[in-house]
Amino acid sequence: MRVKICGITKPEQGQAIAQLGATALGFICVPASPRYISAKQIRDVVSQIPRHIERIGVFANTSCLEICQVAVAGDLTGVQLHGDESPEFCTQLRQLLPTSVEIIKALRVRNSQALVQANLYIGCVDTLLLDAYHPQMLGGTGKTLDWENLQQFCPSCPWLLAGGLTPENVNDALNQLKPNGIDLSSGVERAPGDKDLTKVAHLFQQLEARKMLADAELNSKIPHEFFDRREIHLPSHS
Ligand SMILES: O=C(O)c1ccccc1N[C@@H]1O[C@H](COP(=O)(O)O)[C@@H](O)[C@H]1O
Repeated sequence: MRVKICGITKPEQGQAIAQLGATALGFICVPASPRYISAKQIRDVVSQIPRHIERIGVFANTSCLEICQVAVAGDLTGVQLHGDESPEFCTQLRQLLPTSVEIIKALRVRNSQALVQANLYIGCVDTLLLDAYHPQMLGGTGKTLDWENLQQFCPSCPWLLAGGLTPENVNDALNQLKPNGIDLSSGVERAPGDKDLTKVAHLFQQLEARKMLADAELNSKIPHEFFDRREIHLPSHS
């Protein structure tokens, strides 16, 4: 599963979080955010992390040109559109960005209409992301979604779950939903833009324990299923 830790501003924290197990680091390129980071600062973080770690820039309601410039200058592998970008905007951006750069469209879920809207983006973006709606803030709100009401959400493209995830509630979320990845920001912070490495380590412990449990369950099933199959394939004596 993809695990994106978002709102990285410090090279040493980016490096430590990559070592702890993040598959992606997120950088907030929205000037109004307390987690804002410039393309030059993103480069400073990126230079300290292994190349296989994804580097996602988060944008909101800005121009295609601005996104492309930061993507190149920041050496990004993906861009996350967290504002009110239309499917047409995403299509235009797709034509301008290299195909290797992933486009993630974040939907701030206010009601069930937002989930219907998700269909409009299929084919225009690579991945969808669900975040909680907040009347004043675009993201990094720490607000969780109503996971129970999302159980029917099954888009025909990969999707990431965001919104108020923490080391304490991540198991609960993943017991109810099966996203292709998760995205955490304020739930693993001391203050906006200042990640708490103890909380990040706790998150990966939770995910590791979860994986071990799933593997153990799988292993306990194999002998039984294997035995069943052998029985089915026994030659007939008639
Ligand atoms: O984090 C921000 O400041 C931010 C600003 C503008 C757009 C998006 C932003 N963050 C994104 O919000 C979600 C969820 O954050 P949280 O875990 O609830 O704190 C995440 O995808 C961030 O990339």
